[in-house]
Amino acid sequence: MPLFTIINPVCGHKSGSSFFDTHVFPRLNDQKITVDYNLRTSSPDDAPNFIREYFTTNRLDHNPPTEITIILGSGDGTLHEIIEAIRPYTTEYHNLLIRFVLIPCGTANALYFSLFPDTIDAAVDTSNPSKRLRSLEEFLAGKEAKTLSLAVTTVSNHNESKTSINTAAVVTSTALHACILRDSESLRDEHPGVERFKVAAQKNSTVWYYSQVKLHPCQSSGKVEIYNPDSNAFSPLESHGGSKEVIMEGPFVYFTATTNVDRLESTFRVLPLMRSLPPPSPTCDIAVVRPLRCSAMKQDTEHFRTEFAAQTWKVLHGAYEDGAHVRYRYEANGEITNEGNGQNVVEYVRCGGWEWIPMEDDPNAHILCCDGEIVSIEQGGTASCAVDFKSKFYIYA
Ligand SMILES: Nc1ncnc2c1ncn2[C@@H]1O[C@H](COP(=O)(O)OP(=O)(O)OP(=O)(O)O)[C@@H](O)[C@H]1O
Repeated sequence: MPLFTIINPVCGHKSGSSFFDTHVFPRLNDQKITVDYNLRTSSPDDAPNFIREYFTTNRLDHNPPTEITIILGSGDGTLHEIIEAIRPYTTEYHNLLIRFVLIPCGTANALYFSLFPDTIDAAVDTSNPSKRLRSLEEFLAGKEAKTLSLAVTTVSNHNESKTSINTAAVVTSTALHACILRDSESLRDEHPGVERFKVAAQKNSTVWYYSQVKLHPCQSSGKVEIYNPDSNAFSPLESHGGSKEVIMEGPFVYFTATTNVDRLESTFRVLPLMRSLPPPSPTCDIAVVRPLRCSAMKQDTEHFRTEFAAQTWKVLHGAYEDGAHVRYRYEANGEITNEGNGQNVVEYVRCGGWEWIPMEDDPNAHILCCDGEIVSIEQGGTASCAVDFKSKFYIYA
């Protein structure tokens, strides 16, 4: 059962290497745990290349790998790259299991702070290292690791040929969130912290995204479900003609799906029900905002797009207020309120998968984000996302 340590020394505030030397390796030494492979990345492709080399060497040696534990010091992006590198081998090696111990060293650390929400002050206060060692302590205590649900998105072109398959443990998104991630990367040096996401959000705040979405039912209920703030429960989302599939028409402003996390930054709880009303079996939770559901938005014009940007900001601020946005409703004049029985501002959907079919003449609707990786959907193409019910990935949490 090989044990790897992989450290991305440049992510977040670039403190991963020293944190491991000061806190992680000494804890392992205390417990007399030997690390079999230790990698500090020196370039963006190092972690996935290292994984592929490991599997290639094992194949040549006729030594099929079975259970691997990876103590990972990084953000969500490096985790994503490692999962993508390993996943193709899970079909070849049926007994392969991957267990992660996650040490949050990145910018957002969405997975870590979702799994350990009582440690979120560690995002800004680094004076208490034990808050970043919780996953390690679970591992050292011999606890059982939890399943990491994966969302697998197949992107196809206009001929329905696959152009890519992307796996996400944290977030799969289109619309505003995907465009924020597309634009925030170029701001990394100027803004090493989460401010870069806000700067990029401002740039995209008046864009509407034209697409059709097909939602597929949850495995547990056989239905697509929607959150009802009155009952604080999910109920079936009605479809037309008896089909189990539900169709949503655009334009969209927000379309962000997760399988494990309730937040995308320590305090940005955009899908809070993933933890407060957890699904009985792996699902996609999706936060959807469609501007034309607001009665004050009469049509798609520059004027209404600018007006709706204020509503979008309110929704995003609500996510920072412990996920309050999922209870927001429209008043008759289109204002957002916490009360009353107007239309939900956010359609909080729970489903087994979804298909995003962008309108050909809308380039912004052709951007997909899988755990921070930006994928372009070709003109006439689609992105189809489904929960992987046979995940071989686990995390100590
Ligand atoms: N030595 C390196 N030099 C430059 N880039 C690297 C190196 N090692 C890894 N990377 C790249 O750094 C990128 C960012 O890493 P990661 O996502 O883990 O951190 P983050 O973006 O700071 O945090 P988060 O994803 O939690 O917001 C990854 O895409 C990875 O490929």
